[in-house]
Amino acid sequence: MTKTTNGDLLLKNITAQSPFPICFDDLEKAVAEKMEAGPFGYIRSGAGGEQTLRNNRAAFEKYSIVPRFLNDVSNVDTSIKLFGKTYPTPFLFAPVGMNKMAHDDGELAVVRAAQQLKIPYIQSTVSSYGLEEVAQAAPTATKWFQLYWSTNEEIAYSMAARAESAGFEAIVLTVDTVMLGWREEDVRNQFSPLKLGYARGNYINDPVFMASLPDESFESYVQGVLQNVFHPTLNWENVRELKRRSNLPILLKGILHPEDAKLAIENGIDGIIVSNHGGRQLDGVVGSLDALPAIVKAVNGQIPIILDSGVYRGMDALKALSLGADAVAIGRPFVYGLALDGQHGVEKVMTNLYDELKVSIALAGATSLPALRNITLVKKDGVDEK
Ligand SMILES: Cc1cc2nc3c(=O)[nH]c(=O)nc-3n(C[C@H](O)[C@H](O)[C@H](O)COP(=O)(O)O)c2cc1C
Ligand SMILES: O=C(O)C(=O)c1ccccc1
Repeated sequence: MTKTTNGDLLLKNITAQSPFPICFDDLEKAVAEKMEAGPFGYIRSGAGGEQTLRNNRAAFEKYSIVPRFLNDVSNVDTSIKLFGKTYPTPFLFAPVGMNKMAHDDGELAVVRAAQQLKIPYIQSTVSSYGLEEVAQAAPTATKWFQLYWSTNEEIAYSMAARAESAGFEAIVLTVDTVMLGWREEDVRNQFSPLKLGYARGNYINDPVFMASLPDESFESYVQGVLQNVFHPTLNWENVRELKRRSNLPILLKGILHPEDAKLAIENGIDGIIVSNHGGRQLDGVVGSLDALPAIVKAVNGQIPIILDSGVYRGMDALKALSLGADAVAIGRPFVYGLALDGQHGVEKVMTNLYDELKVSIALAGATSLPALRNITLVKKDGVDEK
């Protein structure tokens, strides 16, 4: 339970010695000025004509709150429970690969921020640092491992087993990236972080992957990653086999259809992440928030639902939680914080999201996340109402 206080949460930003961008657009602008076009474009852009990227934002903007008053909102409980553990905020760090593009400390800075703020951290398969190094950097953080399947399945099993031994507490299998999306900005910039070696961390530390290479040259490593990281054969039998081989909860990331959510449950999956990969995979896809209500209905409380893609302010989180998500994951905002000021920048971005969420829950007239579900939301087009 956090006291909302009588105060002005913004004051710490107004008196801050070195001002930090307060919202997503300001953050993106600041990072655009700091980073080179190639890596910045890689992080910012969406696939194709960026319709999915726009749909994500538009989905949040469609909903409006009809607040309630006179409820005593001096204490707000923002805590959540996932797989038996309680966390003070409903945020997670979405898995984002190749963090060295943004800052030399890469994933190490992010997991330290996660430890500090008690926010679960999901490490990407294609991270710059290896999962063992990340575990060592923040031994008490809650860490989950995001798995990209491998063409050579033994590599996937090896990474999942390494994660389990290093103390990671769940496996997040991403299902929407069996091949890379059509990313025009990267072609414009002639930029491929995979080819530059930014995704090395987990591969060069994997004995099964290394044994599969013809030699230890950089070229062989790059070819090995490209051959393995895209895996169009992925299917439900692979999911069942992963489940059989692992003792950890398994989540599927990238679910958008309620029938896939039902299949996930039938196949023994422990949680799902409703996501369109931040608009980076298939263009022309439904905004993740627009996909949420049907999935919430289909899942009917059987497993936790996390949502990502376009959660750029506390109010976005509030809307997703109100529509039935159990938690939300943050992608680009934390990467921009990392690019601007390492661990401190990540903490600043997440703290602002959290502070905005807290004040918004109270001003909407709720005092807990379950209570948020009873808040009235109307859709701009007036069609849907909750
Ligand atoms: C630069 C970048 C790299 C990403 N790498 C991965 C990844 O390795 N694995 C994965 O499952 N998702 C990856 N994602 C997608 C995020 O996990 C998340 O779904 C997305 O960023 C959420 O949208 P948002 O950026 O609008 O918050 C990446 C996203 C970005 C921006
Ligand atoms: O850039 C991404 O969004 C991503 O998820 C990815 C997938 C495979 C290789 C590199 C990055």
